Amino acid sequence: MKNYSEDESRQYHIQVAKGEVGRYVLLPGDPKRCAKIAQYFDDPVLVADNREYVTYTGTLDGVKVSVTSTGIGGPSASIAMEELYRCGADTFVRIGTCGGMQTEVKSGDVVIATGAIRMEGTSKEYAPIEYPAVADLDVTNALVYAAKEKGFSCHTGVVQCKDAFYGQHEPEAMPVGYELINKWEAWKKMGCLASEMESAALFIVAGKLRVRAGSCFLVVANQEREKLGLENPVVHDTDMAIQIAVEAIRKMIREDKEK
Ligand SMILES: O=P(O)(O)O[C@H]1O[C@H](CO)[C@@H](O)[C@H]1O
Ligand SMILES: O=c1cc[nH]c(=O)[nH]1
Repeated sequence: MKNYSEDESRQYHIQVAKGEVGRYVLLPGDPKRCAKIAQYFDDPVLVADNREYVTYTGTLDGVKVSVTSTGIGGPSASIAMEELYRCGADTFVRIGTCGGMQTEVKSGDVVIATGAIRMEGTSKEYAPIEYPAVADLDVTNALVYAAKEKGFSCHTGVVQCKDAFYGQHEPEAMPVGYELINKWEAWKKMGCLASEMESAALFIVAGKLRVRAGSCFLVVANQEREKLGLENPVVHDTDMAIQIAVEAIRKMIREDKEK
């Protein structure tokens, strides 16, 4: 494909050149989370800052690692992954936020995704809907191991992805609320843990590129607990999820060296 970037050595959207990122990349949605995550690297350097895409590269245990923000939703997340892959990345860990769906998934908890419901548009432009959005086993096992190592309890299971944040939070206000509400109830009955916006697209794009991707999230709040009048504070501190993801990368670095 023709590169639309003014500087053709750089990817059009992320403005990163080949070799400027490590094979291991952390993927927060929020660009402002990047500097926080890069603090865990040795010698972090700001590589690029374009649109919603901020990238830092540093090292962990002497190995090059990076963090790039994806922005909100499947379209921008898929672009980040495609362009990072072209720069040399092949292992991705999303560090996101989510809303709890089961009553035991509370504000401040961490969720690790084993798979994602594809109620978004981007992944449908990659693979037929019958194809499941599944997290990579190496990445998921590393995340679960890291949470245990750190002594942080976490929930592991399926998350739901959608394109409309307000369709999740105010479905009754939408003309298609009848569909949103009925599907939400079905996802809950199936045991879906939480709702967020990027993992389905990332898992499907990773499948197409044959690379590894997994996700972990801070639970910001839980609208189901709110409905039942249960305690439901809003929590913003993503540090626990960041620590888990960084430790997971260290584990994969060790394992990959042994391969
Ligand atoms: O905090 P991030 O990583 O952006 O993740 C979640 O927050 C955003 C919505 O508020 C969506 O991107 C959703 O997936
Ligand atoms: O409820 C929430 C919280 C974060 N992100 C979402 O997509 N939904």
